[in-house]
Amino acid sequence: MPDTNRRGLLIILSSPSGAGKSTLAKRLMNWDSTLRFSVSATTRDPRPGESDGVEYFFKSRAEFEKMVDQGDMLEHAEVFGNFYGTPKGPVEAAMGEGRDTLFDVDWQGGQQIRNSSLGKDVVSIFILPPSIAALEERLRSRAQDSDAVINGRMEKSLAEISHWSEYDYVLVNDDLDRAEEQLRTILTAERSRRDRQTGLSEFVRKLNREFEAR
Ligand SMILES: Nc1nc2c(ncn2[C@@H]2O[C@H](COP(=O)(O)OP(=O)(O)O)[C@@H](O)[C@H]2O)c(=O)[nH]1
Ligand SMILES: Nc1ncnc2c1ncn2[C@@H]1O[C@H](COP(=O)(O)OP(=O)(O)O)[C@@H](O)[C@H]1O
Repeated sequence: MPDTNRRGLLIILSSPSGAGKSTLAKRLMNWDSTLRFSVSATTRDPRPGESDGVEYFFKSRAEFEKMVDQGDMLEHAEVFGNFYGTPKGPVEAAMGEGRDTLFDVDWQGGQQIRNSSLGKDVVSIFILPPSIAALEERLRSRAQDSDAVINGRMEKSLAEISHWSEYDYVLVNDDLDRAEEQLRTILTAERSRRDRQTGLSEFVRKLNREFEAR
């Protein structure tokens, strides 16, 4: 049941390409079906197995620019030579229902969402690879990008990593199960902090009334 009194959290995942954001995001969604995933718009080509509206909304440059001009994007940025952006409508709908939303965005997206009017409800998590060799191995074994694309992403990895300290939490995705467990723990703790401010104040008022009625 949507809870309109509760404020939805915006959970931002960022990392260098290949560190495991998409994999961890999928696992979190399987763990908690109430979580919404913010499907971004992008001008990059779909990878094999990706479908429009699931991983991304695949747009031409003209379509993307139109969305930006119409004010339909919560944030947008150029990453690896393509444009990526977060459509505003679904995020506002989720927030209106008090639902928590997961974002897979780069550091520029993280900064823009943090600085938006929704910033007070942001929980941001930066995911590091256990080593640069492992990062490269993951990008290559994912086998979805050309060597040129992989090399370009590797070259940008240190620049992305340099933003780690802007995030609330930083975790190393070495063992996948452990990283997922850490994410669940963060989400559970942040939800109880949020609920402390909203749902629980009503509960404490009830305890007060009970106390006075003794
Ligand atoms: N600012 C911003 N970055 C995004 C958005 N969607 C995806 N990205 C980032 O764009 C980068 C490239 O994403 P993608 O092409 O899917 O490659 P992958 O990260 O290697 O799977 C990643 O850092 C994503 O987090 C978005 O809506 N806004
Ligand atoms: N902890 C891990 N150990 C080994 N391989 C992993 C781990 N996490 C993710 N991977 C693999 O690394 C590749 C890149 O992960 P992905 O989630 O696509 O990264 P990102 O979304 O950050 O670019 C995928 O093939 C994924 O299965």
